[in-house]
Amino acid sequence: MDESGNNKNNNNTAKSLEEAMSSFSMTHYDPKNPNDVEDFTPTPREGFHSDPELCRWILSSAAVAVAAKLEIKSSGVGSGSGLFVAAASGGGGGGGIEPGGEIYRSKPVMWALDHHGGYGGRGPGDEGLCEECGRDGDGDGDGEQQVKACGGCLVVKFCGKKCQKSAWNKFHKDECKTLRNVPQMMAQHLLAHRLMFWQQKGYITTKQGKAIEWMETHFNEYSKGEESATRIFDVAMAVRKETGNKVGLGLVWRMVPCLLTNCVRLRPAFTTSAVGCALDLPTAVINHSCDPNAFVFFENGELRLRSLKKIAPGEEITICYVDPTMALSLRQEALLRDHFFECGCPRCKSEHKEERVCVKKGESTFETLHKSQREVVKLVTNALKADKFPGIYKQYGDLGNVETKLRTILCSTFKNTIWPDSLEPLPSARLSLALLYLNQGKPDPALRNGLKGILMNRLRNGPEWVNVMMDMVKVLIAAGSLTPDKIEDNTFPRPLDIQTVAYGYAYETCKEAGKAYGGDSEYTKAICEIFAKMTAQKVTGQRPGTAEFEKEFEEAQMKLMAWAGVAEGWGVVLSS
Ligand SMILES: C[S@@+](CC[C@H](N)C(=O)[O-])C[C@H]1O[C@@H](n2cnc3c(N)ncnc32)[C@H](O)[C@@H]1O
Repeated sequence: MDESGNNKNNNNTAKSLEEAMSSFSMTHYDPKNPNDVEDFTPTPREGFHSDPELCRWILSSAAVAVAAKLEIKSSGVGSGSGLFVAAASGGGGGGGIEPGGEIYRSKPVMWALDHHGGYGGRGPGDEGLCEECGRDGDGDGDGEQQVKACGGCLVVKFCGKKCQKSAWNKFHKDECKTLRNVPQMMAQHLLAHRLMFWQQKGYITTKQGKAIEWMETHFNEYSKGEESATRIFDVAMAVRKETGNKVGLGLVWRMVPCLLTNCVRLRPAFTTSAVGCALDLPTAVINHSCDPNAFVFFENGELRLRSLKKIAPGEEITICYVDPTMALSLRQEALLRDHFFECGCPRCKSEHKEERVCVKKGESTFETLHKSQREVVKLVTNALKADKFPGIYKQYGDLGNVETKLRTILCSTFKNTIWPDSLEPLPSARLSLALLYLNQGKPDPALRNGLKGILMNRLRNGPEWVNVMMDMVKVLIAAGSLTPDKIEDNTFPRPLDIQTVAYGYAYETCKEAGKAYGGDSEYTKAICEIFAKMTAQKVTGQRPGTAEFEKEFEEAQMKLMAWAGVAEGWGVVLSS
């Protein structure tokens, strides 16, 4: 800020805007002449689909397109283009893609992990993935093996010398010093550096450059907001400086929002949080829905797009850009902030209706409800941070206290009615509390919170469901191993019933993991191995997978639900 309170950066931003607008081109740009910006005026953006040849090339860059042929066409849900299952996609059963089918695997143009510490718990970048091959050290896909940090930046990690050398030659040589100076750099910003270096070195092919040039950037929207304009301008200036001032300001300035808009979250199977981001051409064409028909996950350096439901021939493929377990208002806030649109998908509409009923019945307002939702998320985030950094967030380390605060927020939101158990972020908050209680060696409140959290959760398939089921199995195993002298509550369920539910949930997790990630995914294999070891130790009762076990499971689950205060009808139904 200058003395008159004006933001100097912003003045710079405004002055340079015109220059930037006229200098963006990945294909026409001459890196040796960064000031030569006069003769290129960007064409108004129509979307990829106006260039069929480019679309065909983008789709052929996805390594495998298994279930059906794909097409890029004018989007029916978003602006510009979208990815579709081809109208004449062939295949059996009327064509299209079946639930749990692989749509493609793709090697991204570039990807990087985040190193900013992330959302509570184990933050992104702590996951122990090799920055070159994307594997954890032992290759079982659980992200828990030691990878060693680069001795130069002490930030990025590698699984061995071979990967370190390969990454050094490809990108890390250019980025090591930058990361040492800014170790918490966002992955998209790091990729902006890499893109500029690669552009100068000629690593970006003409076709890749053209595809990137066609991408939505939201440059105008970013430039309109004072804060966002300053932010992208500052990042662009920093990237330009770090890459040797050899690239034109216009190019780098547009690349920053382009990466923010088009990079897909890197989400490995073992966690619900994104651990970084990737620039991948076919995935950058896919539009958003909060009730998507597909999802992308990251394993061994590859992106895999898989279906969550049946996708009919001619239907548009959608993924969820944000964490789908978030409450409606928080999803909307994130989409508006990062993508400048209001989602109008059927899930958003039905959840809006549900919120309206709650607000009316509870004589509250949407503002109060949304404020409470933000407060709940903040409370849980702080409790997760307290678990990770006990010295710093001391007051959130006492989970009894956190539960009291949670109740206060919930009770102050509605009059004459209580917060519905299924209204987010309550189910997610309860699940986080369960895991925190488990870490503190208190399986009793962990079980109560976990059962309410998982069973009142409406997402009953896909990657998030697999993750919460897996977490719940851990809680059940701990609670089922409690000896009577450790249990104060005399209504606590019998260990045998808890163990039966643990077997049932573990069985279901295997089935769901196979469907969500595919049987050949390392994560599915790891989960099924755990389940096989568990059942090998089962000495009493029926074998999971049999009709007799299903009956035993249903009865045990009913008892646990009654104890935790979960209404009938919300239990897990085992797949046959
Ligand atoms: C990764 S791009 C997706 C492809 C994009 N439609 C295109 O033509 O390049 C992300 C952008 O698409 C648009 N978009 C995606 N989903 C949308 C939706 N459900 N409603 C409105 N716009 C959407 C937004 O502008 C968003 O920032």
